[in-house]
Amino acid sequence: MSEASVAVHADADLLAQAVAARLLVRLLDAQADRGQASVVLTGGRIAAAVYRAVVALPARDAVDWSRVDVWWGDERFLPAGDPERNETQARAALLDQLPLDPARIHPMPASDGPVGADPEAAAARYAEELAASARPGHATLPHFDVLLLGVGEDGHVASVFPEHPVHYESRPVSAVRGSPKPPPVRTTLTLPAINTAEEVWLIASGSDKAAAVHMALDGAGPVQLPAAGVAGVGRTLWLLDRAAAADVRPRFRSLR
Ligand SMILES: O=C1O[C@H](COP(=O)(O)O)[C@@H](O)[C@H](O)[C@H]1O
Repeated sequence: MSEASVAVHADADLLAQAVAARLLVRLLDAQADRGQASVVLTGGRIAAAVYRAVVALPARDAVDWSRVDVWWGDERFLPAGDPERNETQARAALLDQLPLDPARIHPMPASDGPVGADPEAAAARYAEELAASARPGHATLPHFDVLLLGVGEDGHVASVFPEHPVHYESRPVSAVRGSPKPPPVRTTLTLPAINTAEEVWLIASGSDKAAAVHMALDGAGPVQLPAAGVAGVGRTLWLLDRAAAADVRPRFRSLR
């Protein structure tokens, strides 16, 4: 597990631009090292801005998108194409604009998909899909080069919410019922699965995230504040704008 590091940008727009540039470099480096790359996407407002910024960067064409695997960290359990699904958002802002291999795009099941409206069955199906791409010697999960996470005002990441029973789920993918943020039914990678990623980037923008960011970096417990329980194998990077970083202690700050 890696120590957290923090990068702060002036505002949400610059944050999105910077994360987009970092993401392209991360994918290029992974392809140089391994011949392929994998990214785990997140949902939410700053994620959508990052995706639009990736598409707008000319350097996007340096990535061989046909050799990128795309996974999701969580999903709102709704019908395919529902505008509230993280998949729908990512396809519109990012995936539909890039020459990806459709077989390497791995959305979490929709509520009208082949397993039907049963979120536990959907979670199990996604776990099977992950296991089918697992590395030799890693029975359940593929290699994730970079895993993106938004951070909720309450400190949730993916669909792991404070004090939710999902914290006690030992499988890599869990159904979530009774989410405090709509919609109430979701599927999510669990924290142990998230923490297998080589790099985890927590992205937060706006003053309404400042308290959660501060507490996560200042030693809160992961059950109370899930973002505090996140650590990539090689790197844990918090990518913030000034408003979200307002309460971060000086030892973490590298203000631009
Ligand atoms: O519901 C969710 O919220 C978080 C954060 O969203 P934001 O709009 O406050 O940035 C997101 O990261 C997560 O994937 C999503 O399902």
